[in-house]
Amino acid sequence: MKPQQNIVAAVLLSGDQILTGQRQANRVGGGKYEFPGGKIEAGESARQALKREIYEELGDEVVLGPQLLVPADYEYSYAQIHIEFFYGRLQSQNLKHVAHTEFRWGTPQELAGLDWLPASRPVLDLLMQQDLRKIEFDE
Ligand SMILES: Nc1nc2c([nH]c(=O)n2[C@H]2C[C@H](O)[C@@H](COP(=O)(O)OP(=O)(O)OP(=O)(O)O)O2)c(=O)[nH]1
Repeated sequence: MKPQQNIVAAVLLSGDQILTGQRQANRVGGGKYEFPGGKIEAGESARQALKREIYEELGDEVVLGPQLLVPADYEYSYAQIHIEFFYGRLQSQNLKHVAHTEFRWGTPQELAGLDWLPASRPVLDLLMQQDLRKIEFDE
């Protein structure tokens, strides 16, 4: 049986733009574009894990908003993943290159042509139909 991995990732907003990172070549899915995030560790909630991952990988604090309603299960050759996505806003812009070769800001339409990890593709389809300036944050 393939390992089951629980993943969480952030759609980071700035106006009508979102942030994507290109995965470093030595990681699974190297070279593909993704939303910053990673594996949920034992004892963590999805939101706790996401804040930790963003801090570890980008060096930035994040405020999280609502969860996106998109399909959560995807099977790769190496693992079965369950992935949850949350909107977020960065509190700073360090954007360290710990896990990514580059970052790009753009509208979903501008970024849709990149080579995305397949489990993240439905997120772009959803984002292209949203008015991103109207996403509300409670925190
Ligand atoms: N972060 C992130 N991972 C994604 C996205 N889409 C997608 O299919 N994935 C997959 C790729 C990987 O199989 C998995 C994330 O695992 P990972 O290895 O990057 O997690 P991690 O940051 O905790 O890495 P590590 O320390 O264990 O190396 O989820 C996405 O948009 N963002």
